[in-house]
Amino acid sequence: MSTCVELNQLEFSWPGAQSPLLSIPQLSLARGERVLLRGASGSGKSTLLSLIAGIYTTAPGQVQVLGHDLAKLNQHQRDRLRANEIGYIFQQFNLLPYLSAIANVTLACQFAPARRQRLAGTSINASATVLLDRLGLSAEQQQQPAHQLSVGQQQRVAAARALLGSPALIIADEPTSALDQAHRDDFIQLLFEACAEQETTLLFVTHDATLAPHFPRAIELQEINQAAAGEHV
Ligand SMILES: Nc1ncnc2c1ncn2[C@@H]1O[C@H](COP(=O)(O)OP(=O)(O)OP(=O)(O)O)[C@@H](O)[C@H]1O
Repeated sequence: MSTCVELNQLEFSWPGAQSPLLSIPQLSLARGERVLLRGASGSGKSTLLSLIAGIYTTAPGQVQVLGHDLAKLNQHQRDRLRANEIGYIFQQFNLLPYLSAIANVTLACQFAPARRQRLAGTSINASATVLLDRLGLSAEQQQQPAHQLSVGQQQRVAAARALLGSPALIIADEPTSALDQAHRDDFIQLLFEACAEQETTLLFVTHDATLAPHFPRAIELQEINQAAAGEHV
């Protein structure tokens, strides 16, 4: 099975901090894997996601995404890799409130030529409609401005935006924190199905330990992060 994300000897400290926040000897995520990463509030989950997405770079240590060593790419190459290969579902969704649901979704492909290419001749709009249908938004809801949608509907729009154009990796940062249990389980199921159809790797981050049984693989950040135990790589 090929590798989607590989971390080696990763170490990260915020400027001015007394000790590293993250010190991870090794972690790899295979293509198509569904992985839950759990950790307490403030343990460094979002920081780790930003390192994997190439928003921050790390030294020493190595973060590879689809075989690319992020530290060896320049800013433009990292931005392009992120746009083409990483779909990010943010905790607060980050939708543009006055744009329609469908316009929020199609925006994802405007600056991502590889994602557009993977739509294989289908228009961006038609592909976004298929995904939103699949995620349970009615035709009417798809045309509504994002701010008029319920939290659960906005969450589905954010998921469709991340999935459109089949990026290799979906990073989901606490995407179910605003949902009740029934909607939460439903949402995770939909996300799994969409990822399986596209052979997408899913890295799903939460502080909620009760979600672990849903996932084939669950990782506790404090077990892979030696900085949490006061050790260094
Ligand atoms: N831009 C920043 N500059 C300095 N320190 C930061 C910055 N962002 C986060 N931190 C610190 O890094 C630590 C980890 O933060 P992070 O957001 O990665 O944790 P988290 O596990 O995602 O938390 P939560 O579950 O509450 O979202 C915290 O102590 C935080 O104060």
